[in-house]
Amino acid sequence: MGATEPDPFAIFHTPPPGETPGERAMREAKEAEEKRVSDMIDDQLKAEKLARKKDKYVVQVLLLGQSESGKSTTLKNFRMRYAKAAWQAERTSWRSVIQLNIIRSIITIVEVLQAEMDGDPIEPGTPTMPFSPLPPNTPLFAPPRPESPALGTRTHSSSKQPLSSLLTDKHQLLKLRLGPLRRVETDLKRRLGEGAVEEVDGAASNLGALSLRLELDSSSDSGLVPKKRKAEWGVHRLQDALEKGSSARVGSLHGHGTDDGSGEGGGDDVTDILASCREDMQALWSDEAVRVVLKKRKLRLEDSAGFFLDDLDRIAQRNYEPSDDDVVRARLRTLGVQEYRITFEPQSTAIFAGGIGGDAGKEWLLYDVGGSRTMRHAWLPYFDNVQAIIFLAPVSCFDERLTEDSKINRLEDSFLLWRSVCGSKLLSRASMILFLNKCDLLKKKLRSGVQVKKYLPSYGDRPNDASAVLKYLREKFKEILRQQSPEIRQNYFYATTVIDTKATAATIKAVKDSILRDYLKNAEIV
Ligand SMILES: Nc1nc2c(ncn2[C@@H]2O[C@H](COP(=O)(O)OP(=O)(O)OP(=O)(O)O)[C@@H](O)[C@H]2O)c(=O)[nH]1
Ligand SMILES: [Mg+2]
Repeated sequence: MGATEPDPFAIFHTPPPGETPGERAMREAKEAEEKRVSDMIDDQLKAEKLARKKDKYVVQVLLLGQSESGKSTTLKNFRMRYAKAAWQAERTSWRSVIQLNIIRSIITIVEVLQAEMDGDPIEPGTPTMPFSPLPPNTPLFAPPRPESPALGTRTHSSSKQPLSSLLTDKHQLLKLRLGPLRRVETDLKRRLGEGAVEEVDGAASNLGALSLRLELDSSSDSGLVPKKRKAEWGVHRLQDALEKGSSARVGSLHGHGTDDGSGEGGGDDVTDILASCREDMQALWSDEAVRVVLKKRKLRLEDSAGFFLDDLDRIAQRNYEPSDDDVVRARLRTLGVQEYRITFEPQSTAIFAGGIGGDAGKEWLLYDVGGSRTMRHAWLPYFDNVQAIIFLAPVSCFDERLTEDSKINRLEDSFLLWRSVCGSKLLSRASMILFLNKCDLLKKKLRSGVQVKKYLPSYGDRPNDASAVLKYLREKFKEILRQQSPEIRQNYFYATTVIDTKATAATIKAVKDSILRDYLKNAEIV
């Protein structure tokens, strides 16, 4: 770790403008706690760093980007293609996460209906605050627009008209019948680990944001959490956590359950309950009045992380087995830093490795990190000796706020983060690979009439279509790279939709080949 390098992420801790004394006290208390945790793990990080003595033939790649940018999804694409055995072994275990994603969506709908029936006012969103300052000469953003929601979040509505008259006994009944899902949710979250929490910040309630601290093995854990708490969790590997979740039994709900994990059709209690609720869930999701209420409250579940309600017929079944695509779309928030090892087949690296030995570039370590603001300080120790950064910047989010800090525009955050990463001395020789991600959602949003220039005044009168927006953003990111790079380094830009595994396969292969080529070129120089 470059102990002498100033923290490039310090900018994320500058006090927001117009902070009240109360807000300041809360922020300082939060920061003090974070520092305490950070100090506690510092020794552990150093020990880990020594332990994972760098093998000069191991290619290290870091996935960076804000939360929900698609880092873990990109990693899944890598593993699906290049670590097939481990991927297949793990696939079934994702069932519990997908089930929890579904349950969260249903509970959210039920809560919204209840609020509508009770005549609750629509949450007013966060107060209008100026964005955190962008560096000079980058006047990209308009002031935040209160009506711009993060996907899948509740925000303002111009209409205050209650729609409760649309909601009838049928909805009350559905709500009652779906009641058991709450218990299932609690149980699943408990079994998946103490870290399975939703992140909510004011109006930015992230509906699909399940959070689980994944410790793949003791040597890869960055240790954001005090050791004594880790013992409480008892979760040491992703596989363990997922398996615990998928054998979840909800004992008190059904008298017929046994403890051996086998239920009707080879399922478990969670699977049974979900299957028995299938028709009610479908009735709820397809109900016209429900759609009207969701629209009124600007809740775009179908664009949110971990959305599976259109697949209930297939998924809420006793014999459900997740497909590759299901696993890729499943949402499980990453906390800390996860390490994945991929060993490439000799033939896939040999064409490049001719000059310096057949094994060069065969072993890769991919690091997936938690992207929320509070987790970024854990990244720095992993910057050392990194061959390439794959940076995920979601391009559909120009009108959205961060979940963890609803004052901050997501695209602005991506630019700031990219700037910090590009300017890091430790990464000065790393290849920079940028994924302009979530192109599908960008196209959808633009088709629905959202105007980019309202959020980015500097966009001007360019066409409001995806290719023009991508070209514009690509230039902005390139410009930052040029300004911030201490030395000229390799860089590659891709427009991606990483949940589209077919399209992403070609990108992943191109990325793999270019990382390897650059790595071997550097190795020859050394
Ligand atoms: N529609 C769409 N959804 C995407 C795309 N990329 C990722 N997602 C979804 O967005 C959600 C968040 O993706 P993740 O890969 O978990 O995000 P992350 O960057 O790892 O987030 P953290 O772990 O919180 O840092 C998941 O439900 C993905 O399926 C995309 O290109 N299009
Ligand atoms: Mg992740």
